[in-house]
Amino acid sequence: MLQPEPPLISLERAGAIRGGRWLVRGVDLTMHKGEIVTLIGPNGSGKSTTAKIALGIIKPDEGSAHRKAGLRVGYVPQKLSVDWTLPLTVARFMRLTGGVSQEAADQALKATGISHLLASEVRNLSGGEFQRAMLARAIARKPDLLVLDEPVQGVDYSGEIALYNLIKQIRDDIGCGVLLISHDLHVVMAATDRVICLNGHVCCQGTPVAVASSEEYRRMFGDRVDPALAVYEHVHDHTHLPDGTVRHADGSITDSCHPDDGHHHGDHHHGNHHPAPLSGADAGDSANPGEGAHNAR
Ligand SMILES: Nc1ncnc2c1ncn2[C@@H]1O[C@H](COP(=O)(O)OP(=O)(O)OP(=O)(O)O)[C@@H](O)[C@H]1O
Repeated sequence: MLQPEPPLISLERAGAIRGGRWLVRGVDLTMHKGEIVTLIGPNGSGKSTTAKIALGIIKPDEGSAHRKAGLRVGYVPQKLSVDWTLPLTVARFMRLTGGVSQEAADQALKATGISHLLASEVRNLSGGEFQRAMLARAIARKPDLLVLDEPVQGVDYSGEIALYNLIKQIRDDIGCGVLLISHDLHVVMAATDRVICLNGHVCCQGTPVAVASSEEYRRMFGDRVDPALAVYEHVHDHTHLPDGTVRHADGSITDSCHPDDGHHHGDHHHGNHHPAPLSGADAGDSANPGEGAHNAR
């Protein structure tokens, strides 16, 4: 009998604490081959920390994090510590950390559409070209899991769509899982199977809906609606108050929204997966989780 494939990564109630402060807490995240998961949340909400826990760069201080044995990872961090004043061609950049054959590098550059930039200086690349070079370097290792921390930073709207299409194409070609981090709280890559909204914990999670099916966003995007983009509509059952406390659906107020505080029903994701209209009382929370109702603490 065929055994089911083990997940690529599996976090259970994972959390990390530094200097007495929980950077992120109670995160459950399981990813399989071919799946695309997008982490969203305001600045400082623990997206990068969660990705680092998943990658094994940060050891969880509570809960657990497991990776499939022999997992090959392609990681594109949010920031690179490279001295960009030094000359560095794309060709050299591809082979900086070793372990990548010339053939694999050439293939990756071709797949990302930047073969013609082989001799260019990395510091002279445009935002979109640079992100492609980062992607090329990550996929040259034929990863099982691609972790992309803000892959569309410094890229304009059409470049963003092109990059999302490219990431989907890479997933289709290699069959890898993709963990994507975005600070855009609403508009996500349409091919995303699951969106997880963090705010120091998993605030809500679910699937994105096509931009075209959301009146609100159609009005906002007008002609610019592209099938590569989708909308994630937040449904939170608790509110972060300005003083850092949390008001729960039952009206009670506690210091945190950690799952063990007894105010969450069922599993601790305390959001449902159904899209909600962006109107009424929910709209403030949904429209800008970075403020008021959804303050990062
Ligand atoms: N090693 C560390 N020691 C102490 N605090 C840290 C450490 N790493 C991250 N933090 C803090 O943890 C919080 C979460 O950081 P993280 O980078 O995970 O957030 P993020 O959601 O990815 O943010 P952004 O969108 O701004 O990149 C932040 O307040 C950050 O300052």
